[in-house]
Amino acid sequence: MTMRGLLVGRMQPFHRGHLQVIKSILEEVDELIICIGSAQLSHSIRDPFTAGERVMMLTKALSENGIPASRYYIIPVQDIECNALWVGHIKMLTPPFDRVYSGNPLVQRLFSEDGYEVTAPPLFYRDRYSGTEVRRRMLDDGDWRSLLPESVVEVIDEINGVERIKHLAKKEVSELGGIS
Ligand SMILES: Nc1ncnc2c1ncn2[C@@H]1O[C@H](COP(=O)(O)OP(=O)(O)OP(=O)(O)O)[C@@H](O)[C@H]1O
Ligand SMILES: NC(=O)c1ccc[n+]([C@@H]2O[C@H](COP(=O)(O)O)[C@@H](O)[C@H]2O)c1
Repeated sequence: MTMRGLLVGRMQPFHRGHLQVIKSILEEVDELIICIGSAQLSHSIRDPFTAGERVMMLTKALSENGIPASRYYIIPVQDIECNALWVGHIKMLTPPFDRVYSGNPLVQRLFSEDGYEVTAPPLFYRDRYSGTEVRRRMLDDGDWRSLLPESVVEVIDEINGVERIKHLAKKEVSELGGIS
């Protein structure tokens, strides 16, 4: 029987920690469903990239790292208002799965209450490899590139991602020239 796992994350953006965790989960399961969470969000400092841009990042990074497309599914999932219905919402959009991998307590709780086996995967170099740290370095002209697979850097350059996040972080300038 095919053993399938599920990993959910906003992937804003997809970084080397995500890549490592995907490689290690694929040693345990035959196929991995990767849900891109909060798919409706983009163009904010916490969630700068669209679901489509995040699909590009994952597709290119997994291909660059020799992970065959037959081993995974990439599925964008929008948030819904009711946490109690969210597992059903995920199940509606994904192939059937046996196990869930997440470090997020709410995600862990909702799936375990629905009867799923939930594992918190180990975090790799969490001080560096987190979306929050990547976005912070983008805003501060720091070295964000070394935190990402090369193909993700290319996608961010193609879409002018750093310019976008810096523009979004600017304070609005009023008609009188003052900063509000
Ligand atoms: N450094 C890491 N090593 C291993 N797994 C990670 C790492 N960072 C994130 N993950 C895994 O990816 C899942 C989804 O992560 P998410 O997209 O929220 O990334 P994040 O880096 O925590 O983002 P943010 O800082 O923007 O909240 C987490 O629940 C965790 O299991
Ligand atoms: N009610 C809901 O829509 C609901 C509930 C739990 C998690 N989620 C989503 O799952 C994802 C979890 O990923 P993170 O671990 O990256 O926070 C997020 O996109 C979060 O918004 C959504």
